[in-house]
Amino acid sequence: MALASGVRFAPRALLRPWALLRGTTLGRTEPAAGGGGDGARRFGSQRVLVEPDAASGVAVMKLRNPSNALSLELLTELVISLEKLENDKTFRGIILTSDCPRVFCAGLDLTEICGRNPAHCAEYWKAMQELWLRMYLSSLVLVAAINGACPAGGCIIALSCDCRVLADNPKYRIGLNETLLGIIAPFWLKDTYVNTIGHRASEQALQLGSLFPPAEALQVGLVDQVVPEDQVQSTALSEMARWLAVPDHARQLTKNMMRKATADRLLRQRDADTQNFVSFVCRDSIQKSLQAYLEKLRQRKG
Ligand SMILES: CCCCCCCC/C=C\C/C=C/C(=O)SCCNC(=O)CCNC(=O)[C@H](O)C(C)(C)COP(=O)(O)OP(=O)(O)OC[C@H]1O[C@@H](n2cnc3c(N)ncnc32)[C@H](O)[C@@H]1OP(=O)(O)O
Repeated sequence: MALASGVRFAPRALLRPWALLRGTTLGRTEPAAGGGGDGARRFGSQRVLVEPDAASGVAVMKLRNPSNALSLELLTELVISLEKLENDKTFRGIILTSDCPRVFCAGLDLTEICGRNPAHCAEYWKAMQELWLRMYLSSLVLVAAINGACPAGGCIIALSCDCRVLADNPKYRIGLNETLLGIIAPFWLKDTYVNTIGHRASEQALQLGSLFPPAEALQVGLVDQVVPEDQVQSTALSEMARWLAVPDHARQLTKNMMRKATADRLLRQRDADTQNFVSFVCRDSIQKSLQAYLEKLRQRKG
């Protein structure tokens, strides 16, 4: 499997991705609902459903994990689906959206870093880096159709796309709220924020752990469009058409020119970033607060 980073990254899950997917449908194709014609074959895995439309060259990728928390399995399946579409010259764009009601993506799956050993935390963080690198540098146009809450790691996923369309629902807030959980966004995430909304706005939002409701997210430039919930998909498709109207080679080289320095910074310090993450999250104090936070989330549900 070709990796965005070259040779250094080899988490067990990605060296043996199919082992994680035993019993799932990844790699199998089936007719899309209401489809059946050319390009209407969908494929997917337990946690990622891909609905490709060969005629338009656009695939819709739907996340379908509980709350779309970014478990190691979900990260792995996302990378595999992305790679599959990248390698198929039929496709020029992906619309990323959620199949879970009210949640686009709940961010890092905290159960992957709470009560786990350092080796697991390292493997998990490398998978997170890998997904970000692949999405941020993807040659395809990525449009996020954000149809639910989008905190922290969910916002990372959205920020790594080229364009963001958010449903106009005050409950669907988006932002990097890490500080409020007592954790710190890594430098590459901070860089992505700065690239999107500028330095001063990022400084404020990161320190305050701001989660922006739709109108404010639009105002600060975190999303490109806010539309009624039932128009998120159609607006994402219109945005996609606008981006695909540009010749691929020119758009791709321009994207690379704009993003490469940010990605290279992580590539140069990937191991150190992993070590920082592991030593930080494995601290007793951080483990205790993660445990308390997870407990609160579970109780809130009941
Ligand atoms: C010096 C250098 C140090 C470097 C350190 C780097 C640290 C890393 C820094 C940044 C990267 C990113 C970090 C993150 O992403 S942290 C995660 C942040 N996410 C959240 O805080 C969201 C938490 N969830 C919610 O607020 C809500 O669940 C919701 C708004 C997303 C959805 O609400 P609702 O539909 O009401 O769902 P429930 O609350 O009922 O949840 C359902 C179910 O899912 C569980 N769950 C939710 N979120 C998570 C999660 N992020 N991880 C694990 N599990 C989650 C929840 O507990 C319920 O579970 P169940 O009871 O078992 O069904």
